[in-house]
Amino acid sequence: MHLGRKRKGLDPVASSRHKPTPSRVLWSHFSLGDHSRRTKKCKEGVGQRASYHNGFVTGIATAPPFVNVCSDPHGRGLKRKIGCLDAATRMGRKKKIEQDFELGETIGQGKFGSVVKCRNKTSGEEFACKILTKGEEIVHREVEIMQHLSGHPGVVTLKAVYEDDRSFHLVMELCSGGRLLDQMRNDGLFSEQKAANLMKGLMLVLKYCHEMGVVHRDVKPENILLSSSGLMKLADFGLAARIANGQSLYGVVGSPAYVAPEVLMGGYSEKVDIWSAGVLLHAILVGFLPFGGESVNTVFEAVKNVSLDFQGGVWESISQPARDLIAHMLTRNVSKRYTAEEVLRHPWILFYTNPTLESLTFSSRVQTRSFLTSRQLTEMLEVESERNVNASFNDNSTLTFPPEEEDCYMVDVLALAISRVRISEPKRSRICSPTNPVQQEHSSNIKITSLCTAF
Ligand SMILES: Nc1ncnc2c1ncn2[C@@H]1O[C@H](COP(=O)(O)OP(=O)(O)OP(=O)(O)O)[C@@H](O)[C@H]1O
Repeated sequence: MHLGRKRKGLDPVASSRHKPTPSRVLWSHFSLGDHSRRTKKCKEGVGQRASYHNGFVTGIATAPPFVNVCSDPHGRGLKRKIGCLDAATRMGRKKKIEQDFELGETIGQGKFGSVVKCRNKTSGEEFACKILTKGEEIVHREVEIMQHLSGHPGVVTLKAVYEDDRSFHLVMELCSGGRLLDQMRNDGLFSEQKAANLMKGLMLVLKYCHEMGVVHRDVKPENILLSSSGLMKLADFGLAARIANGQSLYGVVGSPAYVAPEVLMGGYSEKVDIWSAGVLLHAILVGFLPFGGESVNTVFEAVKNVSLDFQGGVWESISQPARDLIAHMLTRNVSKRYTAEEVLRHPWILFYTNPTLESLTFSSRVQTRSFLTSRQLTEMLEVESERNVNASFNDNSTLTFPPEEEDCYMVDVLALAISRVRISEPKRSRICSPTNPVQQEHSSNIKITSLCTAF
């Protein structure tokens, strides 16, 4: 077993094959993750800084050495077990995957290998199997981190790892609902209700990752998969890194359109995941990415400098609290940027994911984007203040409204409503170019303009 073995000869920084020719630069722009995965094997260490010149990434993806993090008993993630594959995973390693699983159709294509369906020969249960060809990828960190995070319903569970002469096989829970990106294409713009629910799921899993000392570093719709019942699962921990309290990561890692500005400028923390999630929230609500450009330079310049304007245009139909949340997720002031916990406590999230209020939004007659009418909100506020919504979120009773009230003051009224409905503490605590048979598209591969229409 050589999960920890580093592959040779694929360092784009060192290799002349990877000089920043224009096309390479553009490709790099859309595939930072690929670059990072290839380079992360080279040098690791908290103190190593990446450099970025003229749009070409010359950085090294770095992470704190495992031993440093583990030796801190007071650090986050006391139940760390990275490096300690569990019994189920170990068992598989000795055998060939074919002994236990029947490999089936290709269901996905990454840059380093394909993902196929597989079926357990004994139980008949279906899984996804990521096949990583040796010599093109290192898998030790991905396996360790998936193993470390295993058990959370929002993380794709790693079931077993096999190795043969040519490849690694990572057997994972099958997410048969596909990618969030595909859902975005099929369904178009998300209602605020749907976006808030997605964001809540994402924040719950990111909160868990961050508490476990893991930064995903590549949050984007391609890496959010859906279970057969529609539950979101965070996948692809190939770029994830470990971090301890107070430590910084260095290295230009991620996908350009989603990358946080501090990644491009120096040390960064788990807050980069919140930025990426903010980009995603922006995209699903208004249909385009906030930071775009025709080249790596322009995208990165936009990420670093463009001021977002949430007034007018497409934002007219988006509630003020939604805009407020996006602004707090996409602030370049990292200390002011919300944590996952703070996003979860944001009124917009609580409003739309509160079972009591949720029924209210869906009981309305024409609610294509789940807006509330002013009358509904007024009544809601009265009713809610009577029943003291803060005391309990277990009340599933519904409020219904006559169908004629469909006035259009919902944006401001929603803001007012949310500011008046106090958010409860109880709620809180309950809380490149693949040659593949499967057509895969990536959100950052799509021009911003076409992303608009694709939605
Ligand atoms: N557990 C799973 N269940 C179903 N489909 C999956 C699963 N894991 C991955 N896939 C599919 O395979 C694709 C590639 O997987 P993944 O992103 O893990 O590969 P990768 O090589 O790490 O990709 P990247 O190109 O982003 O680096 C996903 O976009 C998805 O369509």
